[in-house]
Amino acid sequence: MSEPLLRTTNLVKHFRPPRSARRRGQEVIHALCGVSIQIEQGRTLGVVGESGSGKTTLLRTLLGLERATSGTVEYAGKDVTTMRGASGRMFRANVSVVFQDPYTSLDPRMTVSDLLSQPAKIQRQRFPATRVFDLLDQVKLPRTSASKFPHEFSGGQRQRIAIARALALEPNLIVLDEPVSALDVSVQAEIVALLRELQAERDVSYLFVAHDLAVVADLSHEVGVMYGGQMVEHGPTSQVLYNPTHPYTKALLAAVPVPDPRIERAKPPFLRPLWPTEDDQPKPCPHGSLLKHR
Ligand SMILES: Nc1ncnc2c1ncn2[C@@H]1O[C@H](COP(=O)(O)OP(=O)(O)OP(=O)(O)O)[C@@H](O)[C@H]1O
Repeated sequence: MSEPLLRTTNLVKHFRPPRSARRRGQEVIHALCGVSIQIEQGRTLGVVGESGSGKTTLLRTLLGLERATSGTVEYAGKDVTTMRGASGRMFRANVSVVFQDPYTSLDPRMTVSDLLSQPAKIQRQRFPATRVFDLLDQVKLPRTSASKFPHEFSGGQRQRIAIARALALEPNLIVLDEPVSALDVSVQAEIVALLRELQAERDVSYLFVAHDLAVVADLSHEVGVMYGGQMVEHGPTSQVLYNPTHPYTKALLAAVPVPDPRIERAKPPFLRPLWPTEDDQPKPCPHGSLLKHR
């Protein structure tokens, strides 16, 4: 089998808790407890989980914005865990990110043209002026957008600008951190459709993180479900949706209005214990801060 584009192996991230929590005896926050994922070229892995389950920490750690406590990140078969050296540079040039909030992720003082050429400047790569128009065409924004500022666009249009910027260096992988959560439902569908089209045209891979299982499932070939810093379920999207094995996944599905009779609707978590048997409980990270608070 060919090498996956991205692979994390047993990624662990611990944080030091705030002083008030340390006084109560909590010595460490187990934000990631041995998370292993892999993404193939041209495929989408969706990661879902409730707030605090570790999704953002997973992204930040694999992007090198947080230093992993242990575990590895490999890109195209090369260890990029520390982001140093030629492998780290290759990773940064080939992976881009789209953040959740299109209102804060684009510098309001820059024109669209400047925003789209910024990644090439940072990476000291050539960026012909016509490339701005190519990028605007790809995300279906008019070419007249080039000289405008972010405040002149709607939320959905701003997210198109953010996607155009993410495409600027022709990355192999785009990390999407809740890219549609701040948008209206109809606009969400348009952005998801655009992402799907771009993937079909460009064979780009996505790591798509969100708390909304329905949105993630729509775009993802595989889905991972995070809970308490662990990937408690992982598999092809149809398997996770139609044959969930973990009680937490069932609880997530119960909260999603999916009009499909094949999905067995689990009772909401407040009507029954989330972890019915000992075997269902997360093992390697039993003292994860979140589990304590439930
Ligand atoms: N810099 C930090 N310092 C201390 N604790 C942190 C830090 N970043 C995250 N945490 C903790 O790690 C755990 C996982 O947080 P994380 O932000 O990754 O979850 P999430 O699933 O992305 O949540 P959300 O959907 O709300 O963004 C939480 O308990 C959080 O409080």
